Amino acid sequence: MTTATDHRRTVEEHRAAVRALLADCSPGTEEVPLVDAVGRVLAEDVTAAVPLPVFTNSAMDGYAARWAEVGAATSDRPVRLPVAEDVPAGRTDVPPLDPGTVHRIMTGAPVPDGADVVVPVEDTDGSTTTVTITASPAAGSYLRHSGEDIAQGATALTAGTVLGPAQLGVAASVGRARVLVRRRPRVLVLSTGSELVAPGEALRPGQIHESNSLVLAAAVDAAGGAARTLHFVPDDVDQFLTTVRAELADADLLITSGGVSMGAYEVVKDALGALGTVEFVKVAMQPGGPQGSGTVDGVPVVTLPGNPVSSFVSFEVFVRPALRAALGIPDPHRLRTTARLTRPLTSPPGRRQYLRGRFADGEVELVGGPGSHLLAHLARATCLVVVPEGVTELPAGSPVEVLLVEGALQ
Ligand SMILES: Nc1nc2c(c(=O)[nH]1)N[C@H]1C(S)=C(S)[C@@H](COP(=O)(O)OP(=O)(O)OC[C@H]3O[C@@H](n4cnc5c(N)ncnc54)[C@H](O)[C@@H]3O)O[C@H]1N2
Ligand code: MOO
Repeated sequence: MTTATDHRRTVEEHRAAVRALLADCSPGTEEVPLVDAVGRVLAEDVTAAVPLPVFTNSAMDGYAARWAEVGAATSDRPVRLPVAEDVPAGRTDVPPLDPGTVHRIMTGAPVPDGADVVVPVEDTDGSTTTVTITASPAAGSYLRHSGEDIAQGATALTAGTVLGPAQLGVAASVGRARVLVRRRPRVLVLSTGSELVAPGEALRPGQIHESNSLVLAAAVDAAGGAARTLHFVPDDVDQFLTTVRAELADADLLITSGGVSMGAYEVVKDALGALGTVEFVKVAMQPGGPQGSGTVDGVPVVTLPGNPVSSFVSFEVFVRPALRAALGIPDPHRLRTTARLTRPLTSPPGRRQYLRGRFADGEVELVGGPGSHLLAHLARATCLVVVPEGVTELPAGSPVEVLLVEGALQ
């Protein structure tokens, strides 16, 4: 019989084990249209075929001028100059600016050779024939210079970049219609438990709605994987193994939830433990004590505890960074910072505790208690509050490390 005083793996030891296990679970690369690339991980460096801005252009609607001719303009001593050309954005044949003239120009239009300032239309009478300029900005104002954002031939995006909105914008701006990305690891999410019924189904006494597979599948997809879920109501260990093996044929990773603690009906532990290729351990953390990792038929498997908050936190701490590292993301971890506690807390000795909190303005307010069944409280959190193993109490105002998981929870 194991007891609470048994040796426990540290969080770092188990994190390293899961990371090593998942190191090769990324199944290669594929080329996708940019419109389908959101959230994907780049598998190539994207070189800027054109500079950004592509050409020197105007930052304002106004008049392209020579500063030597307009720089002294005031309302008392306005400058009047003929408007030689009209340059809307998209004009491709902009003639140079002759001395003693201006071009009316729109935001984003090419600045003519010879111009070194743009006078905003607000500082003029807006004429299209002879403009009266009543103020001038500083020399060089409102010019957006070619290549000031990125030089032609430079690396615009590096392999390992996650393509969010801004990165997709960069790829599009340098002219890429398609990009090479990492294939998404196919992750089979398997929840077990005889008490679980699908959401939407009526509950009989003793039953609850199955939620972990939804949580984990969403977390897998957000981390860069492609999840497929399966809820298995175990009859016996052999049937469980047969089902798992059949489903593993097209999976790069198996994540299970539930069935790993000390009870009499722990189907995951009983079935996978008997194979000899999956190790079940206790980790010095709360929630998320009972963990397991190994392989089934050569496919990596990570077993997460069934309590809903435990399963989410375990995914965050162990699986997400390993999955993202396997995808080639240079820093696979969440952003973290230090915040002051708004109220005191206690923590069990010898366990790293991951409490739920809301972070704002350098402070963190705890959300709910430490119970690993408090899923609704988790859903209100924006961060995980990390209390080190050796700390059993902290007064209000203490600095604590927080992991900013907001994107995963909102
Ligand atoms: N004697 C001991 N009992 C327990 C220990 C222990 O060390 N000794 N550890 C506790 C801890 S910590 C955790 S965490 C759980 C882990 O148990 P399992 O992984 O075996 O999970 P289950 O028993 O199957 O379920 C736990 C709990 O979570 C609910 N659950 C499970 N799966 C889902 C799901 N897919 N959707 C929604 N809810 C789910 C389940 O109904 C239980 O309430 O063990 C403790 N016990
Ligand atoms: O670790 Mo259990 O995962 O505390 O609820």
